Amino acid sequence: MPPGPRPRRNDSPPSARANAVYLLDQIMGEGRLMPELLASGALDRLEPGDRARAQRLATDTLRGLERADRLLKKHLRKPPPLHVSNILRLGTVELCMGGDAHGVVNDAVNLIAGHKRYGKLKGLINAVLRKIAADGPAAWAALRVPHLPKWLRAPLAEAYGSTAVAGFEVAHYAGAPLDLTARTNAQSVADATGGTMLPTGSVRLTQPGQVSTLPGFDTGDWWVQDAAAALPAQILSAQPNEAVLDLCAAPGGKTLQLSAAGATVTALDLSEQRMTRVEQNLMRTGLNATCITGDALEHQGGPYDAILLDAPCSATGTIRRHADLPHARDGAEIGDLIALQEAMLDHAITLLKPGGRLMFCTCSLLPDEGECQVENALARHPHLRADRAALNRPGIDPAWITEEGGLRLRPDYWADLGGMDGFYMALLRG
Ligand SMILES: C[S@@+](CC[C@H](N)C(=O)[O-])C[C@H]1O[C@@H](n2cnc3c(N)ncnc32)[C@H](O)[C@@H]1O
Repeated sequence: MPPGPRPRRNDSPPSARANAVYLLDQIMGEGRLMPELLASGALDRLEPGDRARAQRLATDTLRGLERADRLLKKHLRKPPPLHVSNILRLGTVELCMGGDAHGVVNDAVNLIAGHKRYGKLKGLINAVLRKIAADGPAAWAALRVPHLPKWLRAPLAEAYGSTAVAGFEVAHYAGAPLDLTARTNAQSVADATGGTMLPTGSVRLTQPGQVSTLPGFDTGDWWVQDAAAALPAQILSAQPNEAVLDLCAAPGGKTLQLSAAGATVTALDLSEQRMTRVEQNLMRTGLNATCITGDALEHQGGPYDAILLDAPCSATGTIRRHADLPHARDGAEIGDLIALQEAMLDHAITLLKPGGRLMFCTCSLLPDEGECQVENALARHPHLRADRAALNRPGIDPAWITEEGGLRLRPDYWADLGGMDGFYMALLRG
């Protein structure tokens, strides 16, 4: 039986709400990330519609968590156990976002009623959510936009200032539209899907619905990729028949771009499971790459004309789409990630042809995983230089170019267009 909440005593299958609470418990209690939970089959017992609903309910709750906790605090003498808190939080968010009070309160009570340990708290859940139903929705919008947790807010405020961080938080709360990268012609993808063209050439959909039913999915005309994430491969500008290594490739968005440009691509990733997704994506789009499952630090191929190193990182630039991340993590792993990025950069340099190009990028907002890495790499390898001219591309604001010659993208940029992921990238020439 796949993981997930146990069916209730009357054997009715677990509902979308029960599964949303299970996701919240795992994220906040066990530090697990939503993609990892989904990949391990956490929602597999649900029908596709309920699966999407459970995920949406958990995401809405995580985005609105601080607001929900503020409202709940008024009605609770002491913080309840996490599972009970999460039922209350989910109910509060649903009520404050226009949910039907009767259905939301009843279902929350049913969720706890069969629970061995906390079943006796059903009266509390009923009473608190009734009060929230009465005064929560009016109070909700007046509450501040939820702040990032301290482990992340403090270093970001130091790097960018608190006004900028407030802009990031607005973008995180708003969530992200769906961006597509076209295999060949972006305008025809925009026309077919009803999307709009972004200044950097990605196609943006604000009401996408189910991705696999969009025109051009089956024929592999495009793939999902945030506009910011599409820029490293654009800037690397792979040429037909060039030997290009994608060193941390999965799930493969950048591999597809490199292959679509006509390069001879080697795609490598440590994770076998994630590498399967690269292969599936290549198959769907009819593109090609030699796929290797292995450790980037041990790869000895090449030498390559160009290397794209999209290094593992804190992923703090993707919170618009991954509301679970700030709640599942506490920053403890960042020191190890910084050391790994540095080792990968140094190893990648040894695989380049003389005069070759290395694109280093991370989907992180932390300068330690971006600007500082490149500044230090330039100091360690005096023959390298950062290619600023390569950043002079349509849609890129020169103000986004950093002192050491990289490009800093932030979630508060393009606010009127729907934002972008936080990303850092620099093109280094050997
Ligand atoms: C940011 S993701 C890459 C995203 C990918 N470039 C894309 O555009 O779809 C980082 C990847 O690094 C991989 N990774 C982590 N450690 C690695 C290692 N030592 N060697 C190779 N890949 C590694 C992870 O499995 C993960 O897929």
